[in-house]
Amino acid sequence: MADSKHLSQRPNLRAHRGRRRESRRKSSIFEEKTIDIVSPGHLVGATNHVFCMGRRFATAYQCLERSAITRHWKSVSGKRLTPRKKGSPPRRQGPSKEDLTMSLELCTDDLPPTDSLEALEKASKRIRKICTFLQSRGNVPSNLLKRNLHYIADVLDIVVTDDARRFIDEDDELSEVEPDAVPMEVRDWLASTFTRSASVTKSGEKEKKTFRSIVQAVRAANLVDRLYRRMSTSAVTYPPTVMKLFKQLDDWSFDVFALNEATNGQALRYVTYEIMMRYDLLAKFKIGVGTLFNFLEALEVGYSKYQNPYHNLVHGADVTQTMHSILFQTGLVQWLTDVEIFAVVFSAAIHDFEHTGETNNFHVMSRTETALVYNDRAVQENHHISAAFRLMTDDNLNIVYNMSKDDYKDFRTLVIDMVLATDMSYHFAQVKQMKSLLSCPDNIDKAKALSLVLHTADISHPAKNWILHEHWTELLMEEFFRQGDKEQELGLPFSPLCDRKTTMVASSQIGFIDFIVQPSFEIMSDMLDKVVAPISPRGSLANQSNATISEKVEGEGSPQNGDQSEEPFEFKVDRVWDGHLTGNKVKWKELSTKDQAEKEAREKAAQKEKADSEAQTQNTPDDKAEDKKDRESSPKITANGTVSPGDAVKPSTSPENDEQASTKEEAVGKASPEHVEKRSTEGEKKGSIDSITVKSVTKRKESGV
Ligand SMILES: Nc1ncnc2c1ncn2[C@@H]1O[C@@H]2COP(=O)(O)O[C@H]2[C@H]1O
Ligand SMILES: [Zn+2]
Repeated sequence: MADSKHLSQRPNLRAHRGRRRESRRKSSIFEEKTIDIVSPGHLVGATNHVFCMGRRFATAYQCLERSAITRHWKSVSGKRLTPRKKGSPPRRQGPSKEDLTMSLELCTDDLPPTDSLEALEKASKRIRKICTFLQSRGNVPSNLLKRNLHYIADVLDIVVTDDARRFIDEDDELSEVEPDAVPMEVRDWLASTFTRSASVTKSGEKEKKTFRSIVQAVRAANLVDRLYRRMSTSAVTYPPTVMKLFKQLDDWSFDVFALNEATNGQALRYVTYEIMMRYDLLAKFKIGVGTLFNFLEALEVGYSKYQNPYHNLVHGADVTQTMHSILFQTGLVQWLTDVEIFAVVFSAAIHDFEHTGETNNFHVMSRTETALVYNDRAVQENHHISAAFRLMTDDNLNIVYNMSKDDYKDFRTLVIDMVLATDMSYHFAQVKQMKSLLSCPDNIDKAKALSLVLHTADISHPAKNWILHEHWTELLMEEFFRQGDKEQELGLPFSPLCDRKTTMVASSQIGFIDFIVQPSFEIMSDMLDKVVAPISPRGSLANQSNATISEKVEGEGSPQNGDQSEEPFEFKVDRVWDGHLTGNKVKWKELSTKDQAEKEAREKAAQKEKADSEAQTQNTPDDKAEDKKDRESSPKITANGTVSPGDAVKPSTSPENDEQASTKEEAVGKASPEHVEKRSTEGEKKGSIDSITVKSVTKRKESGV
């Protein structure tokens, strides 16, 4: 009677179950949808999904129990599948390799306490592992299974008992959920999952919990998510200096060097974590805080592997923050799905992972292992991507563990596209391609658009304020010069900008801005105008974000009234970068003029010295030999003010080189762009990352940046 009443309340149950069976056939337990609970509508979908996962788990568990029972029955009844012949030796009972792996992976000895932050994550991973073994072997030993399930149940129990009661009657957005809109199975799943765990509470509480209404059940589901978020949010407390700096995290000229100082050299993990939190990516993709921290730490280790002055974790942090600034300030973020936002942040963070401090061309010319692996194409970029994804093959670093199969596929494709496009050799092709895409802007390819944004962010420091730009240039030049030193050692020709003795830094920067950076920003800005305009509610974006987005309305239509008027309006993102590009170019021009004048003066002096010494040689041949000996044995002051031990260590071939010659160590340690040397304090040692950083930070502080 009770049953029939129950069934009568669920007229569509059969049909629904049929659909469920169908969907179960289509997807495996690993093809879960991401739970994104931001609105009642989302919630319904999310709880549905959670329910499906729970049902599948329950079914798997039942199968497993059946198999465990069968084995148990066989062992007590003494039945064997193939009975051993009398007198034959006992069979070898040693565990197989797979058994050992399973015992290790499902070992319950070192599990985190059930009420800890890691426990929830661990529990979900254990469920998946059990399912994997069930799929591959068809069973899991009952003792292992029991221990794991008890642990999982304890964890879930804490979630329910500690928080559900406190939150269950709260008035929140869930009170608006239409009970009819929630599938019946949600209640079944929540009841079966959470109430089963209640029977193993530490307090021995035997009471069976039931959910009084669908809304309550849904609330409890939401609670898990909220709890997850709450735990995530509370996992990190920033030092006050970091908090202060993060107030400017959205700004175009954010001082990433200051952040790196404030975080003791951990700018990348702080920036990435904070940005991911702001976009709510941890909750949306069920990323455990512990796993994310492990991943970010490993990322920083990789960025520090070669001790590069420029391609290090600060650059990674800089590009990540710059991407966020563009996304957020222009409104581009509204064009993107959650998976795309995650892919953008991830790509920026990993885009130079394990950079060796050399160019792709150097890898090709010196025939490195990486060039061999990637057949000379986008050598470093391929490595950055591959090595970063490889990190995630370790469960403890796998931040995409809970992503659905489809999301993961989209995520990975986009990351690969974006990071490969940071190879500078694609620059012109990329700009050209975007120009042609913009001629029919209705269908701008997202991957191409986002790749262009990442590429532009990667070369964006000339479009930041002068202090930041000058410091980045100094670091990059030092890295280039170190490559030049290696090229010299290997007998290879110098790559452009890599010869520390002849490179004209200021003029090279003018060229870089004119031909590479400015065109990139121009085409990116045009693209942003086209992409953001249609998704921008007229005028509202401009009002929202401190007027960083400007929207000019032509004609008489009001932008605020949201009417359907046909008035043409022109949307423009605020090109904050333009002013810096122009200003920085002016600075480089001034420095270039000075450099040129100084170079001419040096050449004149060298010519005069040469003429004088020739005249002297003609007069006294014996003096000449004496003079040469003196020169070889005594230290010299080089043109840039540093001390060189002289030709005895490194022979020179020309009078000009003669003036600047130094050992490799000295060159690495002291030489740097001429204009930079002149502005540095006398006797200051350059070359180490620390000394460069300290100097520049001081300079930035003096300038109030
Ligand atoms: N100021 C600059 N001058 C010359 N080349 C630069 C400058 N800034 C960035 N680059 C190059 O642009 C490249 C962009 O990708 P990477 O960060 O891998 O490496 C960067 C440098 O090789
Ligand atoms: Zn880069």
